[in-house]
Amino acid sequence: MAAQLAPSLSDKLATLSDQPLVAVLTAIADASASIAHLLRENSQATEKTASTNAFGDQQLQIDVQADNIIMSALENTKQVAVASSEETPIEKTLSENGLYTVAFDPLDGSSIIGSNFAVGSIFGVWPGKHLIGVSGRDLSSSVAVVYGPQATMFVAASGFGNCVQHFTLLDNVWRHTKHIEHIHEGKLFAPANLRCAQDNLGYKQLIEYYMSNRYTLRYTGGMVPDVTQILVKGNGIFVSPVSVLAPAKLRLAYEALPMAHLIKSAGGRCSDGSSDLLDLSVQECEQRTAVCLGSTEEVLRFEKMCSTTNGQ
Ligand SMILES: O=P(O)(O)OC[C@H]1O[C@](O)(COP(=O)(O)O)[C@@H](O)[C@@H]1O
Repeated sequence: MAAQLAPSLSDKLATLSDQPLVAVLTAIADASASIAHLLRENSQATEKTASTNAFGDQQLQIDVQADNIIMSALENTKQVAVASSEETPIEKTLSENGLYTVAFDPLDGSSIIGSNFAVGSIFGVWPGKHLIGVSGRDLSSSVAVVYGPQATMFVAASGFGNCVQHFTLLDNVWRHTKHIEHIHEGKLFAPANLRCAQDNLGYKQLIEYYMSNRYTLRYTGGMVPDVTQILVKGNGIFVSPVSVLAPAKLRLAYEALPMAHLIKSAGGRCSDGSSDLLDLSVQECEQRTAVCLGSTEEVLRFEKMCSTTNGQ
C-alpha cells in the first residue's frame, strides 16, 4: 500500500476515547508541521537573537519562533491548563479549565542546527494543572519530532497501549509509517557529555568496553535523533552521565522524562544511573539529570559501570 494511503495521525487519534488529549496531540502535530516548514523556508532560522533563556543559552530565532508557535497552538485547544518549556521555564497558565499540563523543548539541538544536522522537538503531556510534583509515571503521552531529511514523529499515548506510533510528514499530512513495540539487544551506542569521561572513570571504562566489543558509534549531539534512532533501529543505547567537572545538561521535564517514556513504551529501559528515570519527580522546572535510555542489558551495564547519579 503506497505511503500516501497510510492512515493519518487523525485516523489513529480517532481510536482514542480521551477527546481533550486528542485535541492536545493534534495541536502538537500541527505546530510541529509548521516548525518543519519554517526550518526549510526561513534562512534566518539559525541566526542568534540578542536574548538568552533562563538556562543562559543564547536563543536562536527558531528557538523563540518555535516556542511561540507551540504555546499558541496549545492555548487554542483550551484543553491545556499549564504549559512550560525550555525557553519559558515557568508554569505558564493557558486555560483555567484546561485538563492537561504540557512541558516541551521547542527546538532541541540548537548547538548543532547551524551545522544543518537533524534537530527535534520534545513534548510531555501530564494530566492536571501542575508540572512541579509530577513524575514520569504520571505521563499520559509523550511525543518526539525529528526535523531531518524527512519530518518524522514518534507518539506514545496511554490509549495506544505499550507501543510507539511512528508518522512521516507527507504532503503536509502526518501519515502512519510504523508501529514500534520492541527494543532488542544490539551494539549501537550514542555517548553524550563525553567530556565527563575525564573525571568519571566508570564512563571511560564503559566507552572502552564499547570500543573493545566493536560497538557502532552513532552520535550527532542532538538528543532527539540520537534517541529516536534506537526506536527506528530497534536496538541501541543513549548515555549522558555526569561528573564533578561535567554536570548534568539534560532537562528532566523538557527532555529526559518524555524521551524515557517513549523508550519505555517501546519495550526499552531508562535510568539516571541508579533508578528508573520515570520514578523521578519534577522538583523545579529547570532541574537537570543524568540519562540512560535503550535496551535492557545496555542500561543495566551503564548502571553497573557508571552509576554516578545526579549530585554524584
Ligand atoms: O554536547 P554534549 O555534551 O554531548 O551534549 C549534547 C546534548 O545537549 C543537547 O544539545 C542539549 O540540548 P539543547 O540544544 O536543547 O540545549 C542535547 O540535544 C544533546 O543530547
